Amino acid sequence: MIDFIYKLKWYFSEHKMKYLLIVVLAVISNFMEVIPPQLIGRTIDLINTGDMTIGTMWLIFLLFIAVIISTYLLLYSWFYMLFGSAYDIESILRMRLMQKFLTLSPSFYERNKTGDLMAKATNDMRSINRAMGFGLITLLDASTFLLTIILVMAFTINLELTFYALLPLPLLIIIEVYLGRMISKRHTESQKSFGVMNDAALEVVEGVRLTRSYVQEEAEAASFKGKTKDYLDRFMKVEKLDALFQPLTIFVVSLSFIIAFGYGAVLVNEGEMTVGEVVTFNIYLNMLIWPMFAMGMLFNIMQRGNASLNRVEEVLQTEDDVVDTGDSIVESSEIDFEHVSFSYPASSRQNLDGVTIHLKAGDTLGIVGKTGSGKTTLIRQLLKMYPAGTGSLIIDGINITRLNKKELRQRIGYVSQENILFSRTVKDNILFGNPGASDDELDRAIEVSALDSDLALMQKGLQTMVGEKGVALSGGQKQRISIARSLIKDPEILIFDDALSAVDAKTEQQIIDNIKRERKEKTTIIVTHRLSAVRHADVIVVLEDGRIAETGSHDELVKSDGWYRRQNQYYETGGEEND
Ligand SMILES: Nc1ncnc2c1ncn2[C@@H]1O[C@H](COP(=O)(O)OP(=O)(O)OP(=O)(O)O)[C@@H](O)[C@H]1O
Repeated sequence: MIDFIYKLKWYFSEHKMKYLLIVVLAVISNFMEVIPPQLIGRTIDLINTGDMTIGTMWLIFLLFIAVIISTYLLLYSWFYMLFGSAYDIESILRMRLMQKFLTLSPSFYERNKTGDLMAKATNDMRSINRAMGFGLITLLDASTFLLTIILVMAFTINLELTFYALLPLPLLIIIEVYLGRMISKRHTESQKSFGVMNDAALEVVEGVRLTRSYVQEEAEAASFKGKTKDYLDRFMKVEKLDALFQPLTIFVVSLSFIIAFGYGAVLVNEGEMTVGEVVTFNIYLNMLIWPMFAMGMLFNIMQRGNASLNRVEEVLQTEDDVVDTGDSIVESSEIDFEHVSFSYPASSRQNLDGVTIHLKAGDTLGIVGKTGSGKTTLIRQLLKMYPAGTGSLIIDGINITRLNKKELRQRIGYVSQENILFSRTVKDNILFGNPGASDDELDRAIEVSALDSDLALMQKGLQTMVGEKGVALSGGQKQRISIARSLIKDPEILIFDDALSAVDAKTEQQIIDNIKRERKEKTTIIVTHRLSAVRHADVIVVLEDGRIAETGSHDELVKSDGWYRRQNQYYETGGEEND
């Protein structure tokens, strides 16, 4: 519990005046709450002794009403402030988490499952909210209320009776602390399992077409059922302990009642207490049930909140493995790969091995090779997606390790193999590459990417809504929207990573001719499986197991005896190229 509060001390210190006011209001409201039982006891004693007058009765009645109304207003004010802060911190943490998600490199997403990350942004945030809202209310209310009642019982009624009646309470505290710890452990496990189930739910929805086409619905449902069952089992383990809290509290407080009634009756007999005092005492005991139960809940809620906060902090404290040291700007687009070697953090072998390529501004580089030969890996080094390997990658004379990755990426237009589109209009998806682009720039990007004929067929043209991840569009259309999105940036360096695979040969040629015309001064890199897409390139490299196996222009490569020539022959004789 202290851990949880300590970790969020930055928030409390930012809002210290507010929390001070909350504490003051909580203490006052708790004092107000112990007044009515005193009034009841006094009334009983006044009636017993025959001293009750109409005037006193009215006075007690009005006092009662005044106390109830002011307690209500006080409770309302500080509850409102505390719950408001809980939502405030939930949204601050969620925003920080989202900002972190946006900065972390691909290796972070390889280590963490999407479902679990979503669980952190949703379920864990709810647990933190509960600890900050309900948890803190309970902490303040229950602790001050408990203390006030015990003090009032001891010093305004009978110290000895209070001592005996409260004897069973330490037992409850020990059990509650123990249960709280067990719950926290089980809660972390159930949250993990929730993450796994979340991930499975995502895959089921994303892969629904594939599942249907392979008639795997039953197998998928069975596998999902397994994950749901696992979550249910772990959740039930938490609930099993959770459900123990209230009965335990009632049981222990009932022991106190028995003591209070028994020993209270003896004290009344001995003339040390009045009947009114015993009644007041028992009302106070009854009022102890809530704070005692709440204290138990408090441990539980705070432990859960703390476990969730740990999970969120784990992401917030993740350091990006791609270090940003420099702030230099790429002005033109000369690129030199000098003996670049690289191995993925999760890989046991070299994924790039001594790659050397020199590109002048305005050059077009074609990268070809078997699948898995390292083409995308080379591009990822250029985009600073992974930590730099050995050798040097120099852009305009500056080593990439000294370049600021945000500025570097601003100068690169990248069309990846996956064409991810947002659930927005076609126009918004294109403008994502350059939100401030003019209508002329938009038209040019559409023309160069050969998207105009498709737009003419769409009922709402540029205003057509793209379904979730662009499901309403064909693969080729999605690719061309992605190409238009990169072209509208008019980047110094344009990279196509197998970005022409879903367009027909005629459209491919049209796009390549357009790009050649429009980007004479700028560098273009085309990764492809189709040799036709790089035939025009100034330099073509053939990769094999991360190494450059061949390099040259198309004319040079078809003359040498290698993979490129064999692929080209295969292609020209009408066979399937590749591998
Ligand atoms: N994130 C990763 N972690 C570990 N190994 C990886 C990772 N990504 C790719 N690899 C491995 O690196 C090698 C090169 O992969 P890369 O994606 O660069 O190949 P590619 O030539 O682009 O293939 P394709 O033509 O199929 O797209 C492969 O052996 C692949 O298994």
